[in-house]
Amino acid sequence: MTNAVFLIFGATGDLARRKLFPAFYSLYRERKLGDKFAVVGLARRPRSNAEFRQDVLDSIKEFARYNVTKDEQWESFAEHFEYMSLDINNVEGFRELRSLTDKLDAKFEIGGNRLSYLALSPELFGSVSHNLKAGGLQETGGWHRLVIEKPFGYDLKSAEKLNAEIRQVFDEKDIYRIDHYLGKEMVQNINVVRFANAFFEPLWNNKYIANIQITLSETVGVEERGGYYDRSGALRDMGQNHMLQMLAIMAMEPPGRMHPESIRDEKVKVLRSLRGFESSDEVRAHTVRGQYAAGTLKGQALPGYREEDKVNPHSNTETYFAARVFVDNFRWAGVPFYIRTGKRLPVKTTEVVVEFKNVPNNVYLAKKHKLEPNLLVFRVNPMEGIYFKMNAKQPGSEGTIVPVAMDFCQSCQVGLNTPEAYERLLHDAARGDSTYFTRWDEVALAWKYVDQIAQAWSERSDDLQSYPAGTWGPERGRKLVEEDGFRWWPVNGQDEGEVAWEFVQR
Ligand SMILES: NC(=O)C1=CN([C@@H]2O[C@H](COP(=O)(O)OP(=O)(O)OC[C@H]3O[C@@H](n4cnc5c(N)ncnc54)[C@H](OP(=O)(O)O)[C@@H]3O)[C@@H](O)[C@H]2O)C=CC1
Ligand SMILES: O=C1O[C@H](COP(=O)(O)O)[C@@H](O)[C@H](O)[C@H]1O
Repeated sequence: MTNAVFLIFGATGDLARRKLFPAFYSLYRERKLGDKFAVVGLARRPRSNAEFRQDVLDSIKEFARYNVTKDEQWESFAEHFEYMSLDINNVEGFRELRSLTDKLDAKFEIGGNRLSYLALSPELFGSVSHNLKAGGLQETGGWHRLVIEKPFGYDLKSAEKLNAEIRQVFDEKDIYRIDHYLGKEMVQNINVVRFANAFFEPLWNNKYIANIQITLSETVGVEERGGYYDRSGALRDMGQNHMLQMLAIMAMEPPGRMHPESIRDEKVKVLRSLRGFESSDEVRAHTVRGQYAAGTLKGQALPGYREEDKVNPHSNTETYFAARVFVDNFRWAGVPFYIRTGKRLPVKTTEVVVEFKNVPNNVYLAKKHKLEPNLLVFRVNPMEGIYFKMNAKQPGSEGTIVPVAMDFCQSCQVGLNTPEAYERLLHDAARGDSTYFTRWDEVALAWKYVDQIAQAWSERSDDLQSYPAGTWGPERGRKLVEEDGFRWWPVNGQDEGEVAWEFVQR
């Protein structure tokens, strides 16, 4: 049931404009919202309802999957949207909000359900929860859910404090912590591929898998978020959440059933099994950090990180990080998981590569064939799909062995208009399905792991390496994998070196 008054705190901000309003519109167009809903936009700056609806229309025109025109359908959608100017620190405003929501509840026959979406800076999360209660907004009958954006804290200590504040008002079951990577189609597909196919699960362990590589590369710099990013860095911005979540999904045991708590329990077990570090030197041996300098990307000259707006010109914040991670359990003992992410890298892509151990090469040894390892690749973004790389005879040759790809390209299917991550997550929260949201124990364990790295890095910064914008990060990122006798496999058809994979390029 999606009947609810949606309270969008931060309705004049970037996230609301780029992601949330377009998501509402797509859900409406696909009849997933029904008609018993209202959206109240909340922020300090003044806006009439008409101005707010115009903002919503503009954002949909710019960012939504569906085209919109000012027609009857738009009018019936727009009448569900109202705006109220509110300062989060002013409890009086919340009392007025209670009256407004009661009125909308009666108008659209909602039945008391409330979903508060905090598209705000995290410092304000505690005040909103407190004032929702103080303003009487938690006493309307129906359910009351809280959707919170990342970052969930800056480290374990601040995350605990934040959690304690919101838990004074909301039960854990009603808190939906967003990690938008969990809303991505292909991330959700990893479990299906693993648990709904006979041929992967038997091989999914240290007997057959040599290593797993997770790459989240971006071409963008910090854009207008320099103030936030300079305090955060790649480790906290992407590592603590998206990367460890993807690792957990790749490594988890099959859940008893596809129930939110069963899935989260399995992810928690993985996060609990992450091998910690004995010393700062050990952290440095298993991690790499870098910061982009001026460079060129697709022919465009780009400034270095320290020249970006709102960034400290002497900043030591990392814009790239890579790590060798071990999951110390029976299934994964000895298998390295290599994770890397960075801004101003040559391509925008999210991919997971599973490299299998080679078969014994006695059969083809005499012919001096070097067998390439089998790879299973999940393409999350921008292309969506899966491909499997295997060895086969080159047609017409005298038994020459070449790697070939079996390629399932989901995003190439004509007419497929896959929902955006925020759309799916908003719909899930409204339906009360928390499967693809992070539970507190997952968040806490991820911080515990990341804090060890951050602590070691804070002691000195001589290992922070610079890399030109438009390259694959610092040299040591490559070495991290080569030290173990492996290499980063090309992502999105792009390689770091001279080897190009024509057969995976479309
Ligand atoms: N933008 C993005 O792509 C992403 C953002 N996020 C997260 O989402 C959250 C929001 O980000 P973003 O939209 O970019 O931030 P913005 O700075 O663009 O927006 C912040 C919003 O908060 C409102 N606000 C600030 N202070 C108050 C206050 N005291 N009372 C009421 N409203 C207030 C602002 O409106 P006003 O000034 O009118 O009060 C504005 O609407 C952050 O936690 C961010 O980390 C996460 C992933 C991606
Ligand atoms: O959470 C974040 O994610 C984006 C990248 O998201 P994607 O869906 O475009 O891959 C990143 O740019 C941002 O820094 C980070 O906060």
